[in-house]
Amino acid sequence: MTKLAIMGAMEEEIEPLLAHFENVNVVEFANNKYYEVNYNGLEIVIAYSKIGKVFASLTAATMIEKFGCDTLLFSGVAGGINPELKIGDLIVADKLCQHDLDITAFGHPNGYVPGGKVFVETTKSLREIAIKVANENNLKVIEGTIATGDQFVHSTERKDFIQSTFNADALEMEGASVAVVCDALNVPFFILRAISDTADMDAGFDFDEFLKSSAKNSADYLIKIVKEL
Ligand SMILES: Nc1ncnc2c(CN3C[C@H](CSc4cnccn4)[C@@H](O)C3)c[nH]c12
Repeated sequence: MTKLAIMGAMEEEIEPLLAHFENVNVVEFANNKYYEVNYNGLEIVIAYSKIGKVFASLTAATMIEKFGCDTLLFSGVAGGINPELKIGDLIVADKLCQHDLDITAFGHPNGYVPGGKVFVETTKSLREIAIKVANENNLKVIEGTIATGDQFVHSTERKDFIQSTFNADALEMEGASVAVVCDALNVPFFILRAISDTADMDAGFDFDEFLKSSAKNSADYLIKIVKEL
């Protein structure tokens, strides 16, 4: 029986998800809150990690190891790199990397450490369900590479480095760490983001303006996917 983890990083990213559920049980653990719901016979645990790769790793590992989730879906917002991605648009990650992981001084490529890999691929079967749902609902969705790092990117210089180094389509601060955790624990996972800004000098203003609406875009699409699981 599937037990589903649904994760975001910010409260604003899971608020539109929690709105779909009733009879929520709250479990406090490791300085965080985990919301347990039952949905169409599916056990679901929902949480936001707080911002950044470390908090996201802790929450993903907790949802799997402590709550026994066997599938993990992430919903949230991202900065757009690919010019095809407009604010509000949806991107499904096919692979993720860490743009700020750097031991190039020792001859290694950006995003690589010994024992790791630059790109972690998401679970194909979950992506296929997502694309089917997008087609059935006439939703425009791009599949692409998402780069993760512990910084809010708001400069074309940093955005251009990430694009040229990893050929990334979008960027954020949690996805790749969730990917490393799920890949290591052999748990199918899916990372979905809606664009809130374009990671350039206007990113801070756009983010504030579009966080709520873009988080809802992602959440509404994710709920449609959950109904197909
Ligand atoms: N340009 C960008 N660069 C890096 N990440 C992003 C994201 C995705 N999320 C949003 C949030 C920004 S930091 C934060 C801190 N305080 C308040 C709000 N957000 C963090 O969880 C990563 C959207 N646009 C991004």
